[in-house]
Amino acid sequence: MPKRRRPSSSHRQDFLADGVPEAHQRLLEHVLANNARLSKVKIAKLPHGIGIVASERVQKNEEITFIPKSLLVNLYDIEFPNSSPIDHPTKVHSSLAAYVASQFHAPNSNDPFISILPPFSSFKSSMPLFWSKEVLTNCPPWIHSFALKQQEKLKDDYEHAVKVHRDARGVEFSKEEFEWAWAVVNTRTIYYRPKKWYKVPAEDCMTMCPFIDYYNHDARGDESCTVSFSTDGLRVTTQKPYAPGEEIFVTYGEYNNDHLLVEYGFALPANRADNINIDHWVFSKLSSRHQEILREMSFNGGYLLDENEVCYRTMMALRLAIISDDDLGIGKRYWDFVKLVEGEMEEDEYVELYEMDEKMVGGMLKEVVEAVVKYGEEKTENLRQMLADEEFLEQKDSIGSAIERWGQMIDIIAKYREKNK
Ligand SMILES: C[S@@+](CC[C@H](N)C(=O)[O-])C[C@H]1O[C@@H](n2cnc3c(N)ncnc32)[C@H](O)[C@@H]1O
Repeated sequence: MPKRRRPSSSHRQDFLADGVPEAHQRLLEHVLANNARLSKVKIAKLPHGIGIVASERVQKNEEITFIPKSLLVNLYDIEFPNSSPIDHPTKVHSSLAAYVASQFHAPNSNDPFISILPPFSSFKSSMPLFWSKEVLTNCPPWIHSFALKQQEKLKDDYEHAVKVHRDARGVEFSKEEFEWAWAVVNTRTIYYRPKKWYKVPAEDCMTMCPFIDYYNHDARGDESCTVSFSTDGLRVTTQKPYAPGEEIFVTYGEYNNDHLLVEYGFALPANRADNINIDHWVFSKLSSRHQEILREMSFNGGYLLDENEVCYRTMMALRLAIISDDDLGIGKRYWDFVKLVEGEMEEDEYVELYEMDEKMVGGMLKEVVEAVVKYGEEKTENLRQMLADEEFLEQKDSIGSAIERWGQMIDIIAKYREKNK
């Protein structure tokens, strides 16, 4: 492919809105000099950070960004000692983080991609995995337990990176640099699986992609731009027209706000994919035997409530919950429940047969919903008190985010109750 001419400096300015720091200009020059195609877009400073806006009118189905393969950083760009990454799938998140962290210590380190990355302080305040124990214990339980899992993964990834990249290959980075880089990789990588990667496990198909990682998320998947990949690189295409100055979003996935908060450190004020995980409260209605049976049936956990309804999994868990431990494994009712799980009985038929039981399930569901609100109000009050306490002054952003999330959850429940009176 012929080399693209280096753009003139006025041309480069076309891709930067006013007020965007100088470091972003260097990144822009770097990608344009390396055959990226940018069309009708600008990097802009927005209330929620850096993002991309339309620089002129954009039509539906237009390619607005193309980043060639040579600019991507993934599995194939990180050296793995003594092995091919495909034959020995390795911890790509850990290795990418080691790669990013080590850039500080690389000779002539002045990587334009690294210089535009957010500072560690912004991840520390926005991502629950870096929040204090006091804040986490007052968060919604799903967020708390997910953040603990992430802390474990980060610890494992750090140990792996030290062994493989620092000790074996002499790559330099400190623990704090690694933690920052791990958060960078977590929030800025894109799923990339061109055809020839068919042997690579899905969780290893992550790529860093300069410029495309400027696009912010919107939950409206049918309106946000599509990001498609090929062996040549990654491409962003519009699905609707844009007016000049309008922010252009992609979608990171159909995620609720809990997921956005733990994985990306933000929640959307109006997220049409939002719902609440109510595992903590449903589990309190289940004996250990119930949970064991639900585990065997792959119905253990993942109980969700949105403003319209509770999910089928929740209904199944509560239907089992009203069968006492003594009746589990015996009697027609238990075996009809099994038939329902296995799809051998229609839900309507089950509901008709066990009308009284269904009333009990409804009552139990009401208790669950009440318990969520009560718990949420108590935790919110604790967080408010922390906010007023000088000791937690430095944590006011994380406390504020936790309060906000409880507020959104309690709102969802209010709407759910209104619709299910
Ligand atoms: C891939 S980066 C997008 C660019 C980023 N805004 C920046 O300043 O470099 C993802 C991060 O952007 C932020 N972000 C993305 N979409 C957002 C949104 N709709 N509202 C608020 N923050 C968002 C979150 O901090 C997220 O971790």
